[in-house]
Amino acid sequence: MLTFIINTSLGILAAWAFYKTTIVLLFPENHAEISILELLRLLVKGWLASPGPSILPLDQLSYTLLGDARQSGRLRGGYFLLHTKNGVGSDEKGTSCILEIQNNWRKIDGEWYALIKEPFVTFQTREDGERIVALIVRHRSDWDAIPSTSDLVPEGFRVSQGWREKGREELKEKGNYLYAQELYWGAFDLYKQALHQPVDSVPSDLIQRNSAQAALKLSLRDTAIQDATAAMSANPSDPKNFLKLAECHYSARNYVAAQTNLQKLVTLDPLNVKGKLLLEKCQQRIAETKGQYDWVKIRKALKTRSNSYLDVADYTGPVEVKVGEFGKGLYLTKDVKAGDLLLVSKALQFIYLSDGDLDNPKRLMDMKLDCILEVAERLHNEKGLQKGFFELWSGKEGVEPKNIDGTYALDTEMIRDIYDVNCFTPSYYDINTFREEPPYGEGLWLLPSFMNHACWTNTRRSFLGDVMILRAGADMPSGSELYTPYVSLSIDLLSRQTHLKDRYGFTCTCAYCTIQTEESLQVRKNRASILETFAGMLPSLDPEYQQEALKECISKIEKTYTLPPSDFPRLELLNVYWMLALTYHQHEPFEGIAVSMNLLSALGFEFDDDGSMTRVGYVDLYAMPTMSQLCISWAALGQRKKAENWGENAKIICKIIMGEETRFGEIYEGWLEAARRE
Ligand SMILES: C[S@@+](CC[C@H](N)C(=O)[O-])C[C@H]1O[C@@H](n2cnc3c(N)ncnc32)[C@H](O)[C@@H]1O
Repeated sequence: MLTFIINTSLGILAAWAFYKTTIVLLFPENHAEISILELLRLLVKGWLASPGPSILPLDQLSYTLLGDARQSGRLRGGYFLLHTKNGVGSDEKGTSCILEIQNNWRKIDGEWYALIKEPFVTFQTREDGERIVALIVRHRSDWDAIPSTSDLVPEGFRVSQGWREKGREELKEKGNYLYAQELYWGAFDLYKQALHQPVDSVPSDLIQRNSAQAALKLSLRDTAIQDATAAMSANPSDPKNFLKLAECHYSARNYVAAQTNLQKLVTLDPLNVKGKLLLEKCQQRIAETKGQYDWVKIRKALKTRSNSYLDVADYTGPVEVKVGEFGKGLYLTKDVKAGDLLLVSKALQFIYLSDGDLDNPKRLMDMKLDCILEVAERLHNEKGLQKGFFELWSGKEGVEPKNIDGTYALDTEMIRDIYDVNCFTPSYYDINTFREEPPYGEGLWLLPSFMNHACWTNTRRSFLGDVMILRAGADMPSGSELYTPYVSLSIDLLSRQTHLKDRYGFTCTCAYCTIQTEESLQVRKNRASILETFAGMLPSLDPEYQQEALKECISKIEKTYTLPPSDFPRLELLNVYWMLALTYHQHEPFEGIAVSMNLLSALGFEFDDDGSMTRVGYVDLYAMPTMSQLCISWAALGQRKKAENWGENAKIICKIIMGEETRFGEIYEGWLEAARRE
């Protein structure tokens, strides 16, 4: 279902943009009456014009009054400055229009000043002459909410809003009141106004600190850091200023900067509890950036699978981005062993889906698009993320991301295209059922997005909440390219190739695809027909004959393979081996052990006589319960050494499949304990 949504056509996107549009219709006091039909027509017209984002620096655009715009269409070379309320904008001359900000995920509460660059302008002809009725903005960098105190707002315009008349104390108190009402933009603006007043009994650093806090609530992390830095510079003897600055840095994931400020805070105020707690968290995050994760703690922080945004730092292991055969890709910078940690990456943006959403295409589309808009919003608010994000653009049709005024033009279509090619839908492995649960969300992770695809891959990604963990799926030398599957190997060759071609524009040439493509159609058909025959007859057989049937099925299918399992893992056979092993394990443990070993051999795994793993094969989900079963069986037979070896093997596979093995470790200890008692 998700895949279908991901392949969204322009038509669907247009429908979505329309759906997301904030339509504000009648505001007689602002002279912006317009019929719904007329607005629809204008919007469609605006959509069809499909202007890209403004790419001129602001100092090359000219300040324009609404009354001076003469033509419907894109306003080239100009920008508007509007005081806006409830979707209606007025310029300094009092002329008003509907301000139509498309692709806007967040609402800005109350009244605000909007800087609108090169919007699409629409006119309506009325008896009293033609006039502007709407400004349509589609790209995040084409509009900004600016404080009323900004130098861009003409003096007379500000005065007319009456911000000058009030003193610091009154403005700050009003700001605090709005903050308590969760009207953060209004509060932020009032703090800025307060700062413009002559210094009185209210010190500047207090107001700047409040302003930083309001900016944090608005996710304006860059602004929050600027304001908190100003507060700290204004009064470096107040511990609160160091705490606020540390909180702002922590929120922007600048853990070292946060730690530096907290250390200063602790020197000034050794008993500051909040500061000490945050310092502890900072130290954990900094350890995480070195690959030291407290998985038990992280697991506990996962409230439920479907709503956790974890507070975890990224780890970049022995990997680097380089250009290779398939464009940019991720490569190893040193030798690794199967199970080694390569990356831990928190999603730039992630949206959880609930069970009901999976059957609701409209809801799915809505959430995907919310995610895209949130990406745009984050890129706008945190400029430091922009470069990494736009590096994911693969230069389609010679179009390149544009950097102007120190910020990238946030082209909605480009962001959507990048998202579409790079988003992941995680699934979560359930250690109790040994199954992977269906996707519970969708999001964007930056560094992992550089991985190219292979159906038979050498890494495995797993998820804890919105955090992706990437581990080596095999022993690999330095310089190896790391691959991740964009589509599951459990899907047949044709469907895989069609999906990859349709969605990503390439034909996979990985080892598995090459072998499958070279196999004759007759062999593939033969294998499928044997499986089908046995699957059909198995349920009707008495249990005593089922074992024989399963063995016969395995033997027949094994004969269809010419290459060894290390080159061509027998994925089709896993289910059959698993069923056969289950029939033995309880009453004939040695037979069960032999079949389980055969299953692992069919995946290309190799072991010594004591069960130590000498070669990691294809890491399929079946490997995990099979190794666990071998551990339990040997424990039950009193063979502690073998049980331990199989437990260790299972731990490695668990790490690869689940990202971490602490939960398995707890369960496994229980098995060994039980074996000791027997
Ligand atoms: C998520 S990006 C991977 C990074 C990309 N190579 C780049 O330069 O930005 C996916 C794109 O990489 C390319 N790609 C990935 N795997 C490939 C493969 N196995 N064969 C050919 N092209 C591949 C395709 O163009 C695909 O749309």
